[in-house]
Amino acid sequence: MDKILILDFGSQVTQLIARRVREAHVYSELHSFDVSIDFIREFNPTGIILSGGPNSVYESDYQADPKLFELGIPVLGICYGMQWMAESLGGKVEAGTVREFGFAEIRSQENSKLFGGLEDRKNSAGESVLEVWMSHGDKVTALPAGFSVIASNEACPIAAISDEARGFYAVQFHPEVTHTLKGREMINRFVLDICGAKPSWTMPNYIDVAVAKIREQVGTDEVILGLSGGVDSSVAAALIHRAIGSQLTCVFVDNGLLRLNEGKQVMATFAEHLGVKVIHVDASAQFMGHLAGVTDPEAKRKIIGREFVEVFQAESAKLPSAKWLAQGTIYPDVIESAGAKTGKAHTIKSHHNVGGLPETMKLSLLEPLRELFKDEVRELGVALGLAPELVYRHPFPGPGLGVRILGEVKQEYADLLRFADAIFIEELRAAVDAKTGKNWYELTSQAFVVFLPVKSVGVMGDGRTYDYVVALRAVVTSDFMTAKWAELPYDLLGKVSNRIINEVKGINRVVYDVSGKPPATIEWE
Ligand SMILES: Nc1ncnc2c1ncn2[C@@H]1O[C@H](COP(=O)(O)OP(=O)(O)OP(=O)(O)O)[C@@H](O)[C@H]1O
Ligand SMILES: O=c1[nH]c(=O)c2[nH+]cn([C@@H]3O[C@H](COP(=O)(O)O)[C@@H](O)[C@H]3O)c2[nH]1
Ligand SMILES: NC(=O)CC[C@H](N)C(=O)O
Ligand SMILES: [Mg+2]
Repeated sequence: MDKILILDFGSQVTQLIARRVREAHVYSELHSFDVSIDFIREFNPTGIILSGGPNSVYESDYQADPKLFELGIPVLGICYGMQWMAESLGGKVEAGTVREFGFAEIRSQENSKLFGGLEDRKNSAGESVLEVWMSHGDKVTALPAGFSVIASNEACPIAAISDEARGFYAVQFHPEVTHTLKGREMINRFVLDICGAKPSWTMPNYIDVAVAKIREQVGTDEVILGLSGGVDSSVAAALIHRAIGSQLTCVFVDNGLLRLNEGKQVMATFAEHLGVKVIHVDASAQFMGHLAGVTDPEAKRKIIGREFVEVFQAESAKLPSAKWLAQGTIYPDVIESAGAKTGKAHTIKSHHNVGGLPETMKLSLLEPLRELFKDEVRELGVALGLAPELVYRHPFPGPGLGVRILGEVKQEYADLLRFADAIFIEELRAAVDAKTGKNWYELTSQAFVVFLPVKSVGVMGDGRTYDYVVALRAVVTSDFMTAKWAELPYDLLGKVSNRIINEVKGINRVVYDVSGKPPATIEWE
């Protein structure tokens, strides 16, 4: 399989490069800029893309191995990647006097393999103009030997360069973001035309590759899989089951932080559809016990991650040759937990299944979805024959209500929250948008209720109340890395609020969260 290696210099949008390449049906992986040249040779990429990054090449130790330019493989540099390429090959980079952040227009060369035939409009001089998104302060001021300029504008006369003979291209702007209107096509050009990669990364092909890899990894061992009934672990279960059949045992853990009736539903779905072995473990007392008195979100996440592994280890001890713990970990879990792999981003929160795993764990990890984005996981689920209702469920985090009850988790809070949340979801499903014909559960990517352990005053039936507050949260997103709050209709919000206050005794106030990600995150903890 042809594949593209992306070297990450720490840009906030590096993972978008990986997505765009995969959208061209070519497999790509992201690795830290400082991987060794031997690693690169062994990876055997069809092409290399160098990401952007926050540093300045002339004063930074963020330097990849320049031997990668001697491998005879096409290279595309983006922003910092361009600057590093230019400087490493003998050009010059300096701090610019004009910084460009946001939209910009560049004039591009028609005869370049990267841009030829792509234009958003012509200017009065009849030149091709492309709308792009810039985010830089430094710029290339002298070209390395063999290169020529293929795009420019006033602020940045050297906005894109190439040495077509060697297959080296570099752009100061960001083709991976949608604001660069023809960015997707530029990435397609690089990957398919310039690198000549075959577009063979499709889900049916991927299933064969993944199945073979799982069989090779696992051999005759047994595998325990943490099954939550959510999208990711269900798809992982179906994939691993296809690979190793009865060597797989799934463990569904009731951690006391599940939604209303979730346990019953998950067991019913799996018994019906998948034909895999599932063990139901009620560990609610164990989780709730360890969470008592703990208020810090990261501490709560670590405890939950640890207790999950306790349960998985206890269950694996009952099987004669269980050596693997499989999880439905996906790419955003890894990135948000501070890119265990690239290690160059900040920790926002430790996802229980990545940053929350204890060091003492004895089982080896089997995570066949670790490199996939959510929408790819869904596509894989469909290709594996899972029911659409399951594949298109909203995600529900492993720590569950534990990160939706702010501060200390108490039984009373969890019970109130379960009821309020069930009402919200029921009303989202019942409300159909006239314009699209879809219900609001389908129109949102994730929706839930958050419990706030504060009391406010109300009046109900002429009496004073002094009860808890909950917040409704609903977002629209495709990758869960960024999200917009959903513009739910007022009458729907009104109905949900009425029902929660009337039906859940103990809650007398409902608010709606109107924060995007960033700057907020989707979950409140
Ligand atoms: N209640 C649970 N019992 C067993 N394993 C769990 C449970 N909750 C989470 N896990 C494990 O943790 C992993 C990460 O959870 P996460 O919520 O991200 O994925 P998911 O539940 O499979 O899918 P979704 O994102 O749709 O909720 C799961 O894939 C699963 O392996
Ligand atoms: O399995 C999980 N374990 C976790 O610890 C965890 N934390 C957040 N999430 C889910 O990840 C997505 C992004 O969440 P945030 O915007 O809150 O970081 C959202 O879909 C969250 O629900 C988790 N999933
Ligand atoms: N986004 C980037 O890659 C920026 C590169 C470099 N830090 C600059 O300001 O020019
Ligand atoms: Mg989940």
